[in-house]
Amino acid sequence: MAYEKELDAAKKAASLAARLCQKVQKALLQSDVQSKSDKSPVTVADYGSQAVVSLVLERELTSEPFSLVAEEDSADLRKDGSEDILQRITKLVNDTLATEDLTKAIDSTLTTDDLLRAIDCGTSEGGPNGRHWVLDPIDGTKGFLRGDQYAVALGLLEEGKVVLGVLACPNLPLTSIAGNKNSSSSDEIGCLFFATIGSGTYMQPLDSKSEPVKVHVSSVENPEEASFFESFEGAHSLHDLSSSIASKLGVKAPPVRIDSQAKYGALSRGDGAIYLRFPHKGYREKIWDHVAGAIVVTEAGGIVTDAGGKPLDFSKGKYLDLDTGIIVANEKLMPLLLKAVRDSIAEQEKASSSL
Ligand SMILES: Nc1ncnc2c1ncn2[C@@H]1O[C@H](COP(=O)(O)O)[C@@H](OP(=O)(O)O)[C@H]1O
Ligand SMILES: [Mg+2]
Ligand SMILES: [Mg+2]
Ligand SMILES: [Mg+2]
Repeated sequence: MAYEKELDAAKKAASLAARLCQKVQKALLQSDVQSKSDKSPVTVADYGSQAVVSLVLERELTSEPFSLVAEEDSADLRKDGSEDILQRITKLVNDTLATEDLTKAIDSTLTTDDLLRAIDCGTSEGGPNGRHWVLDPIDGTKGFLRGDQYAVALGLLEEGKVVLGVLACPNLPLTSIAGNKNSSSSDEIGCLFFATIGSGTYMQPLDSKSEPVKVHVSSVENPEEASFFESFEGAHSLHDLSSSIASKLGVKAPPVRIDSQAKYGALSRGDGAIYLRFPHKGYREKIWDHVAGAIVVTEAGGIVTDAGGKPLDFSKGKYLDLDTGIIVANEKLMPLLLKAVRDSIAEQEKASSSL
């Protein structure tokens, strides 16, 4: 299979990083109210996750030059007064790597300097040439802090095209979340989605060696029976606009609002049929928020485009150059969805120009 070595490395990296995040989130949720308002847990987990992914990829793919486009960099950690947090992250990363016995291969225990170097492996700019790994060490930081959904999202670009994606979603139930947002606490959680180009999308439990199962997007053709996902955060996506699109389509179910690229994972196995994302004016989407999710959905049979129906172009560096928003659906629903999107945006523009 093409990309076998890269996929193994990416799955290992994302799973291990997710384990680090789970540990931090658990401690955060058990802590008192005062420390819950403190943003440092997410900072620690963000940097720690990025360092783990970078170190694992470097170790597993020694034969290749290594380029990583990632969300975080070490600038803040190098400032005076960051010594404590840097120590905390370094310990957390060492503890996480030790559980996999990777420390031996990564030259014994990491120092704080090693950690800073590992984080800064992720400062590549991407672009149309060569290979670039793309990482969001914690996607859905708001969800992470709330104790809700988040994902470790890792993808690989080759000549500007996504060829591989892995999504580790530690809090996503293994069974469908369709119409079941408040799944019971007995539900097993933790999903690992992965896809390589031309080979389909698979899901397996995050913390076990069970066989992966192939997943497919929803086959719903009638929009009245479709349900749709959107950001939990109204600041990340215009809920009014998606509600207008959904009502034009005749969608009956209320929106399913969850954080992070867990939405793409859930869509790839048919938990919902549509994803609508319309950032407020002026926001520029970053590639690490969509690379892994996009291939997970397309290899499962879905279509991911901008609001004008154009495929997402990941070859332009860190940012996506978009026509207003990102939409996802299966092949049958997409033409109807595109029309509803066009009509709703036109109505909205007309209404705002008449103000
Ligand atoms: N104003 C805004 N509009 C759209 N997206 C935003 C935004 N501010 C932040 N984001 C992005 O939305 C991502 C989360 O998406 P979602 O709403 O689907 O959970 C964030 O990822 P991080 O949490 O990795 O920073 C961030 O990159
Ligand atoms: Mg993100
Ligand atoms: Mg992030
Ligand atoms: Mg962020």
